[in-house]
Amino acid sequence: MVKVVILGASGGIGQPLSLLLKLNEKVTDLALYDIVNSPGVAADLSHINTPAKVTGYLPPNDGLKNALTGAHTIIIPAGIPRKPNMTRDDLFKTNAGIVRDLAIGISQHAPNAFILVISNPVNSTVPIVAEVLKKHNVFNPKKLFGVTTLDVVRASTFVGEVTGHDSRDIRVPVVGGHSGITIIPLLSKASPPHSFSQAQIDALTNRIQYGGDEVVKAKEGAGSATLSMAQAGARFANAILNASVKGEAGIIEQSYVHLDADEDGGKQLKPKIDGLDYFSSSVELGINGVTKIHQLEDLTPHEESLLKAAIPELRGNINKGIAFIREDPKL
Ligand SMILES: NC(=O)C1=CN([C@@H]2O[C@H](COP(=O)(O)OP(=O)(O)OC[C@H]3O[C@@H](n4cnc5c(N)ncnc54)[C@H](O)[C@@H]3O)[C@@H](O)[C@H]2O)C=CC1
Ligand SMILES: O=C([O-])CC(=O)C(=O)O
Repeated sequence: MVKVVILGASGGIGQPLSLLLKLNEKVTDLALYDIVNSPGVAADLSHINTPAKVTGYLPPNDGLKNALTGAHTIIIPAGIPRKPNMTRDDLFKTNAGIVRDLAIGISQHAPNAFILVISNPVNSTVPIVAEVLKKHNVFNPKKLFGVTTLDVVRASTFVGEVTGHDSRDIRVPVVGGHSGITIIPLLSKASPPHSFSQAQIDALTNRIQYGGDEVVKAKEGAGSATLSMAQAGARFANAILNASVKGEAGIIEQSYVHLDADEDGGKQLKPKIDGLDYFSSSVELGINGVTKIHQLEDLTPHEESLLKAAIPELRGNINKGIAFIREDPKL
């Protein structure tokens, strides 16, 4: 049984993400949980003739417990999205509590599952989940991921527009975090390689860092990226399933993880990032989650300066998430 659970399944991301997971033939069971509408979304998707058995859950009658029990992979897009002129950090007030409560449920009912966090601010919500799991003595850093795949997807698209290459074949590592200046595209490591002018590097870096704002602005108050995020989330979930269910070797994606996920506890990477515990890096995936976090090697002076600018903001975001749980008297 490969049960995938989506928490926040009725939302702008949740619905198309659920559809894409229903189309993934590695999934045998798809459990959709939300505070509204999830039985309806589940009934609708259940008519699609693919193998996954779809069920919908609301909070009453142990809905969260029943959704989570037996989970192989849990994806969390629950929480409010940005409106124009908001930062992702502005979402903390509302989303931190939502993510905390879902993480408590996971600690109790699915402590061994892969956990993929989409809810913003990702730089803080991933530490929130980790701290809750630690309080319940079930934290496994190899299985907790902040989903930053949309930054990678955008980088491929925007670089393709500049170079004229087919964007499906373009890979650009994007590291750091998932907000503004914490998003660090490593254009010098683009594949296929391309020699960009400094003006192109500046423009591409800015567009990748603020791609989310482009969508928020265009939606004029109706939310942020949902369809592209669903595709990115489904791609990352598929990578996790290919590594863990099919046992495919050599799968590498970028994701925001705790450095303890690495074979050497991030000993080599940590000094480069001034001791941060969380960072989005290229991670190798195996049957049990992260097997290796790649180093940051041969950065250009421009990339070094992006990294330097990102570190203080990332540290603040991480500490805010950690403090939210450590100072919670109920936990
Ligand atoms: N990591 C990334 O790259 C991206 C992250 N996001 C983030 O994803 C989140 C969701 O965005 P949208 O789907 O557009 O928002 P939305 O408002 O359309 O959907 C959110 C869903 O969460 C549900 N929800 C609220 N509280 C819940 C709870 N306690 N338990 C279960 N479900 C709950 C709501 O009922 C709603 O259906 C936002 O925080 C947004 O900022 C959005 C785009 C990209
Ligand atoms: O911009 C937002 O608020 C949503 C998001 O994280 C993105 O699209 O990258």
